[in-house]
Amino acid sequence: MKLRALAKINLGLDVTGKREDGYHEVRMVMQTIQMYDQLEIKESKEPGIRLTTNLPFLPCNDGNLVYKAAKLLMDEFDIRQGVDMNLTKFIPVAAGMAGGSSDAAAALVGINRMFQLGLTKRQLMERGVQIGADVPYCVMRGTALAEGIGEKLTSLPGVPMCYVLIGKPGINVSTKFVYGNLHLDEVTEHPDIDGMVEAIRNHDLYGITDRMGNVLESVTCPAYPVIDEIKAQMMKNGAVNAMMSGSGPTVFGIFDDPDKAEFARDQLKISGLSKQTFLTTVSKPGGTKYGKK
Ligand SMILES: C[C@@](CO)(OP(=O)(O)O)[C@H](O)COP(=O)(O)OP(=O)(O)OC[C@H]1O[C@@H](n2ccc(N)nc2=O)[C@H](O)[C@@H]1O
Ligand SMILES: Nc1ncnc2c1ncn2[C@@H]1O[C@H](COP(=O)(O)OP(=O)(O)O)[C@@H](O)[C@H]1O
Repeated sequence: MKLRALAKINLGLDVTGKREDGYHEVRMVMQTIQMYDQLEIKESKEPGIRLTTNLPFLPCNDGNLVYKAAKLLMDEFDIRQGVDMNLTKFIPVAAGMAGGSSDAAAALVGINRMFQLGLTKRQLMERGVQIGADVPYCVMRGTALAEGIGEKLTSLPGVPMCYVLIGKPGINVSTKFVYGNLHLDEVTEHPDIDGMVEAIRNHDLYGITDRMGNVLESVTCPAYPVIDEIKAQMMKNGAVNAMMSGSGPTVFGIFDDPDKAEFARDQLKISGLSKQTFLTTVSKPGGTKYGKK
């Protein structure tokens, strides 16, 4: 069984409070893009979970979110057979694109299908939050408003077709570090998430891009000036708007014109500001399937 684990960007990210357990209350507009990791799962008579990946620095034990997700379901349903899993990563790691969370979501979906556990999407999402705050969204996919710690989800209509330029500088940023260094009392500007949701419902691309904002930039951007440099370059080269995704450091630019997007991609590559550069699109509604068995 082969599954596609799609990456996300946050079109809007607001933090509204901090909970007693240290997690933050958020209001985010999530969007899947056509960039994905591939997870292959094979049933085996030999009990246990065996995981291989194309990135030697990633753990292949329960430090990997794929392993954790598979184990969670296999323990709960007392599955005696084993699985051999191979993960091919294309989504940049520790980038603010939910690569690990999406891989975990694909593992939940895959194990549920392979062993015919009969769990609904909602039941998989409930289990996903035990692995990470973004995992329920990665099970749901598409365009969504995420509240709570990210697990309270409202599905939204797909955003109008547009081109997404991704620039990941050669630094890794830990989500825990970014939330840990957020001083909410010092955040003066909060993005208009309700206005963005309204613009999405009205299929108004510029109404969406006008409202892009991410309060986590207040932590990551001062620490890594390259983020603002990539944003500025994308804007100079014709992006409708550009912003950091999630906790960063990846920057995405939204383009309404494919020629401008290609030019901006080439310029970004030449500049050396980003280490990984991709041009992609938002997922089309209905284009977020996990793939065939
Ligand atoms: C910032 C966002 C935006 O979509 O994504 P990324 O940048 O990681 O992709 C998410 O809120 C990240 O979600 P996720 O990466 O699943 O978080 P988790 O693994 O559950 O938590 C990692 C750490 O981030 C902090 N955390 C996470 C979510 C949240 N709502 N409040 C938090 O304070 C906690 O300190 C936690 O220890
Ligand atoms: N399948 C996985 N893919 C990527 N990272 C993983 C995975 N499993 C565990 N990790 C760990 O989780 C950390 C953050 O992963 P990732 O999901 O790529 O970050 P982000 O949510 O910021 O995009 C990495 O530093 C890595 O060590």
